[in-house]
Amino acid sequence: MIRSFRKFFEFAGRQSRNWYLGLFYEIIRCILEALQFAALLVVLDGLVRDNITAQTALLAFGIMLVSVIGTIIFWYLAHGKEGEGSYRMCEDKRIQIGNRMKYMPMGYFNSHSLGNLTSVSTATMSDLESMSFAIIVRTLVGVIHASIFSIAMCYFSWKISLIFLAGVILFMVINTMLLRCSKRLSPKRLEAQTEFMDAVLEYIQGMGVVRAFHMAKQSNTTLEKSIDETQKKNQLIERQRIPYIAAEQVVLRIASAAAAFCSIALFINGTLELTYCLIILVSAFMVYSQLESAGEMFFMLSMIDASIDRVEEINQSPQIDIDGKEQTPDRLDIEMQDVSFSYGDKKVIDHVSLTIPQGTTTAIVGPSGSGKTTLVNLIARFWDVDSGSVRIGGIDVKDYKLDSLMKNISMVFQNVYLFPDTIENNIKFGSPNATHEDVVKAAKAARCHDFISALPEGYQTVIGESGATISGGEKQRISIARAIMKDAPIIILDEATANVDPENEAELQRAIEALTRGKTIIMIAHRLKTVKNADQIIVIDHGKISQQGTHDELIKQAGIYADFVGMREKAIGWKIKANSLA
Ligand SMILES: Nc1ncnc2c1ncn2[C@@H]1O[C@H](COP(=O)(O)OP(=O)(O)OP(=O)(O)O)[C@@H](O)[C@H]1O
Repeated sequence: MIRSFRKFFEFAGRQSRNWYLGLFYEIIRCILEALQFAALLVVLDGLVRDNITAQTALLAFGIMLVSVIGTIIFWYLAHGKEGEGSYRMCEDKRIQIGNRMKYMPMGYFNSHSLGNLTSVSTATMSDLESMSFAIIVRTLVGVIHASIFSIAMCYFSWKISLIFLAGVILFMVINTMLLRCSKRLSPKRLEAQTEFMDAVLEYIQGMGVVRAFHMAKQSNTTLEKSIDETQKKNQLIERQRIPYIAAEQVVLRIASAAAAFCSIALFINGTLELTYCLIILVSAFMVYSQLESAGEMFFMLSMIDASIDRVEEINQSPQIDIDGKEQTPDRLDIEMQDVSFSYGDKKVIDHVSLTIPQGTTTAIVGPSGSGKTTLVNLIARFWDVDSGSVRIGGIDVKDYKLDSLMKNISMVFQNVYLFPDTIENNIKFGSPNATHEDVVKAAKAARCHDFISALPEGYQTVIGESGATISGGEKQRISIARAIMKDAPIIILDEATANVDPENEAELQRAIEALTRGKTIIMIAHRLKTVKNADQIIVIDHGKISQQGTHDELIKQAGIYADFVGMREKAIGWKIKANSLA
């Protein structure tokens, strides 16, 4: 238990100050509450000795008043500090997790479920936010309160004091057993929470496919199974803890009854004054009041413990930006030397070497799954190479600070993600200091100004989740405007013309031209025209460079490139035919 408390205060970091203060106020509150017994003692003593006066009554009333007002004030102060400590701690931790995620290697997201990250930063943090302090303080206060009371009983009778202390000790023994049991179960409960979160995310993300294939019933089953699993684990935990809690209650009640009985016996045999006997009788069932209410919470300590482990696991995850420095190379030529890379055991890039001189256009072509996206992602250090090196301006990408590397690179993906924020904020995402005029200029260059202006809220239109309220081609152009705004010297482009209608395609091409003018371009290319005009073409097959050169050089060789050109020309032929038919 002490280990859990220490762990918790360490986890709270700079907020632990608020918590220590809150705990201090709670202890004062308990002492002030105990003053009610002093008032009772004064009254009972007066009654027993039959000399109760207005002065005695006034004294008892005064003590009671101080006790009640003091209790309320310190309750208020303690809760203020609890709230401040909890919410600020979780704010700090959430920011820490967010910052940590920015610098995690992408492999982390491959090996850890999205549900885990989501449930840690939402459900787990909410649990910590809402109950951690209450549980820690209540349990500590419960133990301190009962111990102080038990020891204070020495004033009346050491034998009674020993009975009360025995109750506290027995309670703690049962509680240690309960903690041991819940320590086994808490991680399981959190696991169930993660699985549930995964199932919900999967359910929402796959909704379109589910509907398209009339599989609503079948897809429901995964979610329902997960809900059922969570419910079962929660029930199991409840079932396991109830006997312990019942045993705790029994122990405390027996100790209280024993103390009451013993005080009567001591009074009868003349070793305890009547006043003391009465005060023990009155207080026998109040000594453990705080401990009893804390009893239910002790069990939750292991939940907090397990929740802290989960948050710390993310906060201890490897960081990609450990040795990087701010770098400003004179030139920005890109070089890959003998690069190999695997996703787990699966080798995807196999001893690739290439050079991309500054200011040139390189088209990367190859069959689906050959490793094109992975190759360009290695340049932007989304992943670290297993062997070999990637250099920009002669400096290994690992020697750049991540921010300093990404300052030089803009990426336009096929699957565009727009934040659920205004269009303006989405465009200036990488350049927060840009003015509205800068945003409009970039939007005009990316050919999206007209459709943005036609929206009722214009640039202030808030994009629906994942950009759902605008078309795919429009999303693409907004992402190009974002890249134009960033104005990085290297552009990595996953050419996304395949699934865009012809009208949008022409606009998109103009946007891409505006973005790439005068830059170093690495393009996963699908359009024959772009590929033909590239300064060099790299053909990737099974993670290796199978061909490399200009269009004129490669077209003469038999191989993937000639097949690619043949296929594209045929596709254009089909288009012309279709047009002429129309
Ligand atoms: N995050 C990942 N984790 C594990 N394997 C991956 C991951 N991303 C890609 N792969 C695998 O690596 C291989 C190369 O994928 P990559 O996306 O680089 O190919 P590609 O040539 O760009 O394909 P496409 O043209 O279809 O987009 C594929 O077999 C793919 O399944």
